Amino acid sequence: MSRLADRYDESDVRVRPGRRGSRPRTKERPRHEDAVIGTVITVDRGRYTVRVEGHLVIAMRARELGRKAAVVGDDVALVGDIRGGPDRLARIVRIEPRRSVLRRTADDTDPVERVIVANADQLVVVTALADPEPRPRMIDRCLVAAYDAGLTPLLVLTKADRIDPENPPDVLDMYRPLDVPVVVTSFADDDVVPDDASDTTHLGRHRIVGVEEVRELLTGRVSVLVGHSGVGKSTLVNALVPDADRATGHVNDVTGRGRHTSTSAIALELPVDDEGRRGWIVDTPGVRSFGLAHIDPDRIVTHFSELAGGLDGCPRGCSHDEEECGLDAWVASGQAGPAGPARLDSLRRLLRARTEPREHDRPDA
Ligand SMILES: Nc1nc2c(ncn2[C@@H]2O[C@H](COP(=O)(O)OP(=O)(O)OP(=O)(O)O)[C@@H](O)[C@H]2O)c(=O)[nH]1
Ligand SMILES: [Zn+2]
Repeated sequence: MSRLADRYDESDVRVRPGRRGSRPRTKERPRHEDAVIGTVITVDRGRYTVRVEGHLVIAMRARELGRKAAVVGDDVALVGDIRGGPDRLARIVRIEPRRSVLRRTADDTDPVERVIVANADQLVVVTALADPEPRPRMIDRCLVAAYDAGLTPLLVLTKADRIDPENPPDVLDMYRPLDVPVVVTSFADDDVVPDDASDTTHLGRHRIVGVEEVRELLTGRVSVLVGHSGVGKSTLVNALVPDADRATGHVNDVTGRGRHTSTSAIALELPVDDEGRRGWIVDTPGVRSFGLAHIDPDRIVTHFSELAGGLDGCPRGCSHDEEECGLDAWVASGQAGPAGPARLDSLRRLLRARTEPREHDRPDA
């Protein structure tokens, strides 16, 4: 399990006093043997909030990092003042090897595909079943990004109470052949909180059916939550982490930079459960799409274990979406089992998501 999930030993976000003197404050040794390891919780205007042994430290990059930048979820080595607080700055001298990276797509404002979260285990795609309508292509893109990054996908379908019974969405059927775990959530019948989007003080007081199922799947993991505006992601985050606002508020106290308004991802710890199990969610405001340009189709196929055996019949460099593709014969021979044809269709739909235009997935489109 990642450091984020197993290292932190206090659920309360606070600056622990008396750090001074707990570590020799001698001049740095060349290789920073005295560095301490922490985990990046959020990034705001070049300032990194890093959790070190249960307290928060503000850090900046040391010159020797060169062009390398740490991201949320990174384990980093810190030197300097690690006591935390607005005027106390540590320096990041090293980024530890990453176990996974999730990339955001380049867009008009930023032409570079950037890593947004490191070391996550799971990608939680939050989509409303109604209001707004589900966007299957956006879900497909998320799944491809998850598979490529080595993250386990989880689909959370919200607002089941808003489904038009005359016209139910077909997303549930679409994802069944993919074996992606799905949790359906809704407001409880007895949820009495006025549903007024402008009144954010009520966020998190909603009773959401299915939230405990989601929590169970988040336990012991670092999960990145993505979803378009209005799908209910904040409502879900507030139900899972009742003091989410407080946690981001603490980050601001520590950075001394006012409200957390940056578009950076932020890692929030789930309340420790009865069995002492931990988990983290990484909320990603403003993340609309993922970098799929460099994805190797074979990497996606490896997530379809019953199809992977057919790769031997493919021509070199097969796109797996062409006439010569060996997967068709493999499936036709029955070696992929009875679900083979549906699985191959789903695989191809995902592979096409890499190259299809994304206009309709954009929130402003
Ligand atoms: N009926 C119903 N409404 C929901 C449910 N979940 C969230 N909502 C409502 O949907 C609206 C949008 O929810 P938010 O949590 O703000 O959505 P978001 O995805 O965080 O969107 P942004 O804040 O724009 O990023 C709010 O009015 C919520 O109260 C649900 O399960 N059922
Ligand atoms: Zn092929």
